[in-house]
Amino acid sequence: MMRPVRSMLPGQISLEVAPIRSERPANLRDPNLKTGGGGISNNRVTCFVSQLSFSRGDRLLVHAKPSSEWWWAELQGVIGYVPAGYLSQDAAGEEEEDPSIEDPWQDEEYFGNYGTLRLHLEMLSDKSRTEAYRQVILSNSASLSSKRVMDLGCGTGIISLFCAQLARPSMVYAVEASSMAEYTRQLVKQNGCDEVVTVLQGRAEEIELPEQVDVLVSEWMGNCLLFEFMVESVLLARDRWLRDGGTMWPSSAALTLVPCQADSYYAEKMAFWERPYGLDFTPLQPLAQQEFFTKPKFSHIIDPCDCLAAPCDVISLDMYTLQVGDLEQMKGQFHFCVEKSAVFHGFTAWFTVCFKSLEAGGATVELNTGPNSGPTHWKQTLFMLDRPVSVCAGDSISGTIVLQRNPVWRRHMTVTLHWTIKGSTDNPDNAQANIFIYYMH
Ligand SMILES: N=C(N)NC/C=C/[C@H]1O[C@@H](n2cnc3c(N)ncnc32)[C@H](O)[C@@H]1O
Repeated sequence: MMRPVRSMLPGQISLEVAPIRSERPANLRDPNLKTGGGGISNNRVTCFVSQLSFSRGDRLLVHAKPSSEWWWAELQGVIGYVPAGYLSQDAAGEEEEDPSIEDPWQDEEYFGNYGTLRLHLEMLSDKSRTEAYRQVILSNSASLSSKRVMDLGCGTGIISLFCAQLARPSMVYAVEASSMAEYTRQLVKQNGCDEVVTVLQGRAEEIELPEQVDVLVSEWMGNCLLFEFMVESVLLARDRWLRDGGTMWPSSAALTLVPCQADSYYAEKMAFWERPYGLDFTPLQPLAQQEFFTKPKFSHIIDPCDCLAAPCDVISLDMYTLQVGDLEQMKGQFHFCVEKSAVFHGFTAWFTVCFKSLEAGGATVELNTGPNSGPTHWKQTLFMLDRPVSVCAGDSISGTIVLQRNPVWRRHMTVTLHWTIKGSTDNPDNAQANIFIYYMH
């Protein structure tokens, strides 16, 4: 259901293109709906959403209003952004906006999921993750005395309980938006921590604390570090509730990338179609490439020997200076020197977060989700090329990665990888610059 609006724009406008696609809204799955430009060429999906061109008097259908300045609208089957200031409400046919698009954070679904035990069991069962936070509290227990702590997105309250059990903070505000908060209160009481830990149910951006805090601790990291964009809530809470000179845990974060081979995944999703049951199903391979290799593979476990070069940190976040606006688009560069001749199937990504000590010179605790550290529930994320390339020791793979936050679906992002291979051999792909856009939804 969409609301028609009329454009008051003087004449035609043509606005620049932004390489973003939102594919979440069910009613926008209509295959006849075109975005502002793009298409599928040589198995690469390039799909742009431009700002919409329209003329005075056009009737636009508004799908979403992610901000007061820019609305997400449709004109004759093409969707894109429109400057809200140029539009006026069309008196005829007042219709309700599509409710599924009114919640660009998808909070009902998001917090609904965290209201059940499944995800909390997964996170609590992740020993590397949970022990890392326990180690942070333990190694800072003396300095935590009399400190005020905010545990943002406390879930079952495990970090808050560690604080109360292993240190003597003056107060821990355990903030949890989902219905799990009711049980968290019971767990706090059950473990005799209700003198120290106060559970507040609500979104961290909306709740009121009685005071500022000395330490803001949160386990906010999603797939590829940023997916879910819970980090935005952490930054807003930092700016509102962390006292000057207060401590952020994690203090910093880094996204790491490595070129890799992925024989078994390639065999499972692509080679499979060569001779299933003695038949030739290769005409399905372009479909397989489109279906399986244009989205990242979460929970991939990369074997260290599948890394073709030394991993490289491509994006680094300082949690004291990072701004919400920085999250819209983050760019990184990479330059890999291929260490062994192999088949280059794709890139694998993971993240590391660091927790600086409260004491000057104290040990920093690190949680590394990479292949050379203890396994975590995040595992790693695999970005497959649309077709593998053979590379030789001495080749170099250089390029850029862009994490582009989805302007409509605020917990989602697009990852664009652009790279070239400069070979020690005359590899036919050497000259080819490649660009891949992956949709994380
Ligand atoms: N590490 C990942 N990916 N998620 C683990 C953390 C997710 C937990 O944090 C809560 N949470 C997320 N955002 C907020 C917010 N803005 N205010 C209050 N609680 C929140 C969720 O309901 C989960 O219980």
